[in-house]
Amino acid sequence: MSQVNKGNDTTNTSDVRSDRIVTNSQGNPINEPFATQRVGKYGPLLLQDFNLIDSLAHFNRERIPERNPHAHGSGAFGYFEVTDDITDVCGSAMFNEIGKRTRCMVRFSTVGGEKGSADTARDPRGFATKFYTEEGNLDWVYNNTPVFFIRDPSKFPHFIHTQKRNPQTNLKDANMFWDFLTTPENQVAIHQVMILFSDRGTPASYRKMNGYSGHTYKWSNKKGEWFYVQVHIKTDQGIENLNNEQAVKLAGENPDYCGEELFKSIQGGDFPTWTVYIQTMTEKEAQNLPFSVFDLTKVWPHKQFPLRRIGKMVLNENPQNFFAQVEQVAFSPSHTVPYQEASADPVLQSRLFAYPDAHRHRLGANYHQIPVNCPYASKVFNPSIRDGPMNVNGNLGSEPNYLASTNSYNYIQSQKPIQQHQEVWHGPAMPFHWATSPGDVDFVQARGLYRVLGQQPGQQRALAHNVAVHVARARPDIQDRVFAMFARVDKDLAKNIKSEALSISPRDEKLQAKL
Ligand code: HEM
Repeated sequence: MSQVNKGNDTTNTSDVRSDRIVTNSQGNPINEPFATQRVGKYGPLLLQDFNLIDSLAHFNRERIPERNPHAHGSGAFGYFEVTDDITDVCGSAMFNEIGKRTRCMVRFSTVGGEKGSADTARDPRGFATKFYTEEGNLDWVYNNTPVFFIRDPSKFPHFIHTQKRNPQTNLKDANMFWDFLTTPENQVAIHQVMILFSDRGTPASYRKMNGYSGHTYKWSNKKGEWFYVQVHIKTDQGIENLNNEQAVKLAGENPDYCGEELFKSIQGGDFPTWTVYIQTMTEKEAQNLPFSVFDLTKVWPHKQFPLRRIGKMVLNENPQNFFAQVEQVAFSPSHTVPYQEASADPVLQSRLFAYPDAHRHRLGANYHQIPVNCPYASKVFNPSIRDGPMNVNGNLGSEPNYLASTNSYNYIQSQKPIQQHQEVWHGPAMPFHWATSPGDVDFVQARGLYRVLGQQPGQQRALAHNVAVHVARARPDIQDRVFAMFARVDKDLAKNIKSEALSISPRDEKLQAKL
């Protein structure tokens, strides 16, 4: 196909009529769109009425599966600009020159709710960015929290199910929610749960929140040295959160509050920006940490691993069409570029598989041909990735569909330095279930966060209140587990949660004994 895809081009413009004469899907003009072919004026319809069937049948196929999870979200386009030289850490082309800009697309989302759910729900926010680099597309599929609920990927479907609906009642279910999180081995989630139930769990705006890699990644320089890296994308608008009551009210009054605010601010020329930082760690430093560098439930102490500025991100362009550019955008941590790779974090490793698999289900095997997903700045040449449903890019014409010696191909691998030193893994292939019971080390950072909240007036109290109003809807035995779990963070916190939860939902001990 000769047409150059510009990444944000939502339409194959050669297919769209400029004279605005309305046609059916085959380009045949329709003179009267609301006339149907029937027997006589009032008789039954005729199967030969292609225009009617064209319209009704396409309508039935308008929806594609929503994302599971992160179904609800908003997006915008912009650019990343290098502000500081980090070529000593990363050799990726997008970082090779100060001032260099790379076009990007960001999708913000909530996690547990359906596509039509409220923007202000208590939930982590997704912060996913696609960079259209000259070395191919790079996706940073991050959240607005620096840690996550699990460190064992087999838990993910179980955990997400508890954030969704009860299989029988089809209701959101506080019992499922807290039953999972208070199960002893799942209490590794405590740090993330504390963030979620502080007012940070309800950001006031997508523009006023940070993004974090959460995971440890591995970046390398052109000398072949590599580093563990965490990325922080910090809002320049200042953090702003909602309290529980504001969030609940907005969920009723304007469920699309954050999406509207993002769209209107960009439309009005008020472009949100973020400053991007990295933390780096050597393999040796990682060996001396009190926790595993691959443990996604932990943050790296900033004193020991200070933030280093690398660039800024600006969102200055709204999508022209939501479905084409936001609903169909497909991010994956495995969409990466030279010098940026995944670490051995098992959750990250699972994600490398999970996202493209989701895209093939949600969008089809040729999801990379959808304009918003095309690596337009690098372009694709892979003779053996051919055919498949909805192949629309010319399918490489007469190019042989295999790689062999008759034709010549170019490979750049040999030009890249090979990392001489690597992590070395050995051991038998065996099932391993990470730390079934969280130790005290899993509560240390949660306690630290509680102290930080203590420096912000009213925030410790807000945390207790936000948990209490939620847990008040759970069964008493599960409530007791919640109080006990928070007591491991702070006794007063647990006491405050308990007294408020029980005042919202008093226990009738006699009645309970009969049940
Ligand atoms: C084993 C762990 C995980 C699995 C299996 C998993 C799986 C998924 C799946 C299947 C989707 C929907 C993809 C789609 O249909 O396009 C998704 C979306 C998403 N996930 Fe995860 N996820 C995991 C953990 C995480 C973590 C730790 C983060 C953040 C650090 C994260 C951030 C996101 C974001 C931001 C999206 C939305 C992307 C978009 O806007 O399209 N996920 N995840």
